[in-house]
Amino acid sequence: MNEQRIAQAAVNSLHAEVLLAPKPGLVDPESNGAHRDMDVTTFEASIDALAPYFTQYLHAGLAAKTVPQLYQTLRAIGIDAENAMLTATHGVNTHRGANFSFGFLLGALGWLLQQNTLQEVVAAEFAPLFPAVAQVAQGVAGDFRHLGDKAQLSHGEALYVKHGVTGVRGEALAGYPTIREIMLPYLQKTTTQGDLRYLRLMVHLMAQVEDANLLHRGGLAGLRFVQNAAKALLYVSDMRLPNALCTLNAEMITLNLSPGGTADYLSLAYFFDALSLLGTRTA
Ligand SMILES: CC(C)(COP(=O)(O)OP(=O)(O)OC[C@H]1O[C@@H](n2cnc3c(N)ncnc32)[C@H](O[C@H]2O[C@H](COP(=O)(O)OP(=O)(O)OP(=O)(O)O)[C@@H](O)[C@H]2O)[C@@H]1O)[C@@H](O)C(=O)NCCC(=O)NCCS
Ligand SMILES: Nc1ncnc2[nH]cnc12
Repeated sequence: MNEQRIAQAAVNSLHAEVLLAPKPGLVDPESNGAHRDMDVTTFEASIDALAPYFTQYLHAGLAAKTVPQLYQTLRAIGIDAENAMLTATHGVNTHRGANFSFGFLLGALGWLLQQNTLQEVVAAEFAPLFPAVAQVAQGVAGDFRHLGDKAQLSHGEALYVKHGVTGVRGEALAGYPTIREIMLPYLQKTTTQGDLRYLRLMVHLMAQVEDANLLHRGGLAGLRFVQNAAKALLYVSDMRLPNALCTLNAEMITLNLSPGGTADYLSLAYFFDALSLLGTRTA
């Protein structure tokens, strides 16, 4: 059944992301990047904990009667999933953002699949998925209100107060423009396959994404350093790219910079590629 294959594709995409190397500042089998509290095994434990919730997100979309009700269901699943993740990682934040994004994307995809086949969604290059996500995610629009009353702000809330950036919530509320305008055009245009397909995408994303993790860890200077370093890598040959990425990894470790948001987009890229394959194979 497509549903199980879709949920499994989402889980597989998290595995593929953490195993991709070399990823500057991020965890992979060759380096823990700018992280002293996690390695590949931490991510594998996190993925095992999240897997059952990914199926629940999709089923919630397939069963939903209204958008507001779908948001409430996804939020409840999302909080349980995040708690299960933190239990499995002994409190380390491996996939908080990925859980948030996969929750909304799987829920919205399930909602669409009530009226469409996966083939139709893929044939439309996922165009109907993003307004559906934006509609369901309206529930988080209130997250940025009354922050002055809160004793403890999350990283994202603190960044909103300090810089006015809206991070992953802003992406969901806008229907993931980074996926629509950067990721999918790249995946549809490039003929490169294998690790290089995703390493090249990572460089494009690092050059453009307003990554809340970089802002939180290094401020605007840290974000701009990574964006400029990635822009320079756009012109490096395939043969020289791995070494250049290892050199940037060493620099980002020294600066304690880790583009966690970009890592989540890499997972999503593996997922969209898998959906495209599923959507054509079962045509
Ligand atoms: C809604 C929440 C998920 C928001 O949490 P928060 O207020 O912290 O929001 P943000 O900081 O804005 O972002 C959260 C994570 O999203 C990823 N991210 C960052 N920038 C972007 C972007 N531009 N686009 C998309 N996604 C982005 C990123 O997640 C990844 O990085 C984390 C690991 O890196 P690390 O540096 O270790 O992160 P920290 O541990 O936080 O820093 P250190 O202390 O180590 O320095 C990891 O999460 C990756 O996934 C951002 O971190 C949350 O509040 C929430 O509501 N959760 C409940 C679940 C839910 O509601 N689900 C919705 C229904 S489906
Ligand atoms: N491989 C990775 N390294 C660091 N943070 C991440 N968040 C998601 N994937 C990650």
